[in-house]
Amino acid sequence: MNADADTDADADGNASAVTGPPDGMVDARDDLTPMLSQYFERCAEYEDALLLFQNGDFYQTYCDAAEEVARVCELTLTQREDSTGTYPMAGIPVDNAATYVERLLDAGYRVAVAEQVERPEAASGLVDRAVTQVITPGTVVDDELLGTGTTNYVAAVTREGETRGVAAVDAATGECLVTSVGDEAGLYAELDRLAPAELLVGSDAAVDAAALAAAPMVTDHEAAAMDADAATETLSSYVARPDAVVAGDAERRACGAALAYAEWTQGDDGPLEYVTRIRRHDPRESLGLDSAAIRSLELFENRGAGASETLFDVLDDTACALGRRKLDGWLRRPLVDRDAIEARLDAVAALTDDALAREAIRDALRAVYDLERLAGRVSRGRADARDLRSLQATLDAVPAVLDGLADVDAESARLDELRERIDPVDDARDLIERAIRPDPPVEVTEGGVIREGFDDELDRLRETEREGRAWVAELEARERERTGIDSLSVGHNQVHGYYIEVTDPNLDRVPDDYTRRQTLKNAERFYTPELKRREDEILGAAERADTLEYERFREVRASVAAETDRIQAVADALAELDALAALAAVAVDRNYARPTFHDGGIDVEAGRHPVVEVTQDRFVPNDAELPPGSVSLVTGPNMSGKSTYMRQVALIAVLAQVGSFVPADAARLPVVDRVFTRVGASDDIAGGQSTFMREMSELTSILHEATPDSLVLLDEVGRGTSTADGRAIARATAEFLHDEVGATTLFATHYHDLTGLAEEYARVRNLHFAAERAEPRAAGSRPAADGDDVTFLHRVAEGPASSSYGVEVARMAGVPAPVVERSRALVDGAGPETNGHDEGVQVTLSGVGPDGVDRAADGDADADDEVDADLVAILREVDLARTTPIEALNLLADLQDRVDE
Ligand SMILES: Nc1ncnc2c1ncn2[C@@H]1O[C@H](COP(=O)(O)OP(=O)(O)OP(=O)(O)O)[C@@H](O)[C@H]1O
Repeated sequence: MNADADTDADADGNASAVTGPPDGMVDARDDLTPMLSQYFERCAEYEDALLLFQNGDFYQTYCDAAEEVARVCELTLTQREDSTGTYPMAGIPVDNAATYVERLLDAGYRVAVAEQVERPEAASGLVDRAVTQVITPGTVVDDELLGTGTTNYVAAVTREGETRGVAAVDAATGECLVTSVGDEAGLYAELDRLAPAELLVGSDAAVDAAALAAAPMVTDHEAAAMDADAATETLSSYVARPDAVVAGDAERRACGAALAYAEWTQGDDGPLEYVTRIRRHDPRESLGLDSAAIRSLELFENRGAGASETLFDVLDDTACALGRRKLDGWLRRPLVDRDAIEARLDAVAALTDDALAREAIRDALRAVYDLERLAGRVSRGRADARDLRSLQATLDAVPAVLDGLADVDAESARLDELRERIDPVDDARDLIERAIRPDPPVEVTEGGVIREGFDDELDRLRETEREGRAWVAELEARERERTGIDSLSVGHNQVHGYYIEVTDPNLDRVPDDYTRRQTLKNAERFYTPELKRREDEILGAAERADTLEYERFREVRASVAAETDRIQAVADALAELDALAALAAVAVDRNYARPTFHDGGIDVEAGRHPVVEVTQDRFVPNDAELPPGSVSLVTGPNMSGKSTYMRQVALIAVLAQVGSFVPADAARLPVVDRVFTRVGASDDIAGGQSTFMREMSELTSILHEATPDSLVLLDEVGRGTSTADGRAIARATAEFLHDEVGATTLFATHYHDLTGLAEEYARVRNLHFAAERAEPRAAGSRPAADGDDVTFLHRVAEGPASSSYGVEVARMAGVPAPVVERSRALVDGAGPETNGHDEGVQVTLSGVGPDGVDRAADGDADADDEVDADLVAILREVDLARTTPIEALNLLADLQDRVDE
């Protein structure tokens, strides 16, 4: 494997200093102490990873790696001396390793963990250490390093001709997905949906920088690792006939590579038993959401301030991590099959109607742990006793879930099917219950794990141990009586074991059977043959019991692991039920309505934006009636609600195809094949020319790929270039969408003349948002800079916005009347390149100012002229196309200040 983590390399591109065999030890390599020599060897075996080398309670690193670890983890750098020299050393505490590992991953490293694989007592000489796990961003399995209810994929991309194979593995749960796409755009969309934490790219995959940016870590894979034969071999250990699962070489190679990489990170013990199913899916079987749409609709990430304000956040009322992960997957891949959508909607409806059953189910689900990850750990042999108990607690919750399901009255084939699939896996559950103590320790090798009554031999050993200890506990009293020494005491320490302690003044009364063990300052310690015998018995029994317990524990874990398939199936069913119940709960809480599907256009009654309505005090619902293939031009001032409206239509479509109810009084919808967006250039002004380029390439993909079944949102297309060009591009785009593409389109624009298209094209319509002035301002008050006294109704209406709405808003915001009037005159007649002086229409700022003072009466005409010239100059400088509402209002306030002065 050939790592190319960007951050691996330091400033001079030297990646090997921190990973791989330490430079600082190379010269001394033959003379190193055995332990450092072992460190050196393990580093050499895992060249791409930063090696953590267990030494008792610490994972040690040396040389450059130590310096890097100390820096990244903010740990103290110490030194290790050896006959060959002094080496920098930094140690990470084993007990608390996760937080440090997380920092190293964030810094772009893979981390190889070399653990002691023998007990120091058992080792003859140096303890052997082996790499048990390589932790990479895409293959993390440790709960502490993973978010709750998330998926964490490593994805592999290959290419055969135009076909790109994409495979993804979640190493924690064993989920494995594979697909292929026909072009670069399809690849981006797929990677956007997967949002992999790590991407493996074959040398032939020809993936460009944009796709690479989709993953935090990119790993260049050697060609051999992505070879078709190697892949077939890897796949053969998972499925009997790989060809039945994957289609074509691109998929085969991607899938093989992703699995092989996941195996490598899990210590290379061969196939991952908990990858029980490779799921092939066809991107065309789900609603296409490209990266621009996922981002601009803010499905998972909010681009603005409130990071939590996303659609997922609104929907995520799941009771357990399983449901959360399922819902996340559903939102990334809404359905396009009407029957499948209706099946989900039926289930959600049934759960919506029956509050009691729904809440009973949700209550039961709250006790459910992350069964998918637990099953993964059990199967990898990494589960501890507490994990088994969590698994049992989860299975314990199953009967209550089933009871709740049985109570649901309404008909739903999907719920019936879930009832069938949810299996309490009684045998595994009972086994854990019988075998594992209720509150076991984290360590599984030191006893206290297996319940009494589970194993006769173990019980006998524990009994011997107990009896021995009881005998010792009573020894003190017995010996005091026998010897008559009241201060005699019995104790125990690690070095000498049990002893009887007698202070010096009483030594003459010590019986003959006492043998001296240790001399202290004022006392002597003894043992008796019986104490020695008992001690050996206790220790022997305890040690054998611990070993036996560990053996039994492993057997129990292995028996549970044998049920991985069944446990995963229950996990999947519980996940689905939780996601459905969450959708039902949200539908009830937020007053959503069940959408219906038909072959016509989009018809929403009183729709709301699911996220904005939550964050807004009062949200104004709006209808949307969009006939198939219609192009609706949406006009209105800035901040009037155009973007919110367009997004809300798209979100309603997406929600409906997820199988969710929708924020509206009613919605009749077509099944949409793709949602395209070109939204939000105005927020991206800083990008300048490159923003325009991006805008145009997004537009290109829309115009090429949209179909009559697509929903297209365009916001301010053409804004990033000159007015004339922008207007031309906007117009041509609208015409093309209408004539050639036939997709249902919402097109927000500030180019007012575009509204004239409605007269020329049958399916072009105009919608607008109006603004109104709030209460009349008290005479003398200044306009609020944030536009408080301009009220937006946020209500959509038929027809184009008034052509001079910008001037209207300016008036409402308190722009001096002469400027407003001059603006109006310009809109009505003169071209934009003229100004007041050329036209002979004098912009006089004389007259009654906003503060009601009649300035003309001052007779200070010269000063007024000067101000006029200044203001005109300032106004001419302003590029309205690139001015945000707040900037405009600030400018106005500034202008007004000048006038006042
Ligand atoms: N229907 C509504 N009900 C209540 N508030 C709304 C509604 N629609 C939008 N808003 C509020 O108005 C603000 C501006 O809306 P939006 O961004 O959609 O305007 P816009 O016309 O697209 O503006 P711009 O042209 O600057 O992009 C939103 O942030 C939201 O808070």
